[in-house]
Amino acid sequence: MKVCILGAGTMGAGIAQVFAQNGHEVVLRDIKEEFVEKGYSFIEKNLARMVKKEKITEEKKDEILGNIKATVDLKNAADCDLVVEAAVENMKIKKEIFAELDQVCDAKTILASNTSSLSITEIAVATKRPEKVIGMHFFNPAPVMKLVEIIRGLSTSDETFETIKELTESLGKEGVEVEEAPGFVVNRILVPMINEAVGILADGVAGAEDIDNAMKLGANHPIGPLALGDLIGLDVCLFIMEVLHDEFGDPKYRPHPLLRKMVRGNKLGRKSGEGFFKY
Ligand SMILES: CC(=O)CC(=O)SCCNC(=O)CCNC(=O)[C@H](O)C(C)(C)COP(=O)(O)OP(=O)(O)OC[C@H]1O[C@@H](n2cnc3c(N)ncnc32)[C@H](O)[C@@H]1OP(=O)(O)O
Ligand SMILES: NC(=O)C1=CN([C@@H]2O[C@H](COP(=O)(O)OP(=O)(O)OC[C@H]3O[C@@H](n4cnc5c(N)ncnc54)[C@H](O)[C@@H]3O)[C@@H](O)[C@H]2O)C=CC1
Repeated sequence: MKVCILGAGTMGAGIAQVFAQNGHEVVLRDIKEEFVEKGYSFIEKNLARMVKKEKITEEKKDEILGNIKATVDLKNAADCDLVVEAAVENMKIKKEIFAELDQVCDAKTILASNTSSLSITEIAVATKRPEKVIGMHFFNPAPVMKLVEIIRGLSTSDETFETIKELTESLGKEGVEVEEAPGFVVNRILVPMINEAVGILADGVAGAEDIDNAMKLGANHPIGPLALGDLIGLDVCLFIMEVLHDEFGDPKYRPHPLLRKMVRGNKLGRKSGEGFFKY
């Protein structure tokens, strides 16, 4: 299959790696050369670590990298069977991207979004092929996490759904079928938990390390909520809280002012080198 991944950031690079490792031809596209290069070198580093751990050979690494074409030119998406959009979590931008994809791509192309929280139905109406638009929500880090939430919009066809479900399984992932709802399943639980941890920190109940240790040792989480916020990206966490808050209109989803402050100060977590912890 030929797959285009739009956005070479935290998720786009990981998703591109997953497809390339499974033998698919991948076009990795971002809006600037420097972003494309950053995403590609992230994949190179991941694969080099796998070689060091003797999980794959040097030849396999080269073969996987050979499956990836990194580009800024959207025309490379034209003959793809599938596009997975992993650009910023913003409805206006996603609609612009999908409208453009609808013009550029072949009629056969399925257009999927890796959105964390937004309406697939609304994204789909930016195209003339809403039956071929679907949510394919990977989890971070994409090469490691087993789950993909597969989200139907109002007009997503059964054929599109079945194609994506089979593809998900062929990638070694497990797909769960999710009806469209803000934040779907995982993020409606996980991101308010992170927001609550930010509130606990702001209230001075405990320090960042103690909050994280408490949840690791007391709830058996692999990493604490603040480190998880840093892994996801605090800007992404804020976008998701804003969607939950706006869509449900329930004050329990209010983004904590400290979360906003961190994003305003460009302390976004791992991707900016500092969030609640330093990297
Ligand atoms: C916001 C959204 O829309 C949805 C989301 O994604 S929410 C976030 C969901 N993700 C989580 O909850 C992650 C929680 N954290 C974890 O599961 C673990 O901390 C972790 C898997 C990320 C790292 O595991 P760890 O044991 O702490 O560290 P580490 O030993 O370095 O890594 C474990 C494995 O993952 C691999 N790994 C870690 N980070 C990786 C990355 N970014 N890319 C690829 N592989 C990675 C490591 O190479 C290692 O592989 P092996 O076991 O094969 O050697
Ligand atoms: N960070 C996470 O843990 C997860 C994020 N997501 C979702 O995945 C999407 C991407 O998130 P991240 O990778 O974290 O963001 P990021 O900020 O790391 O990367 C986004 C990338 O998209 C690029 N981009 C912006 N407009 C574009 C366009 N028109 N075409 C191509 N690329 C474009 C940006 O230049 C940037 O490199 C968001 O919708 C987010 O909600 C989903 C699962 C987990």
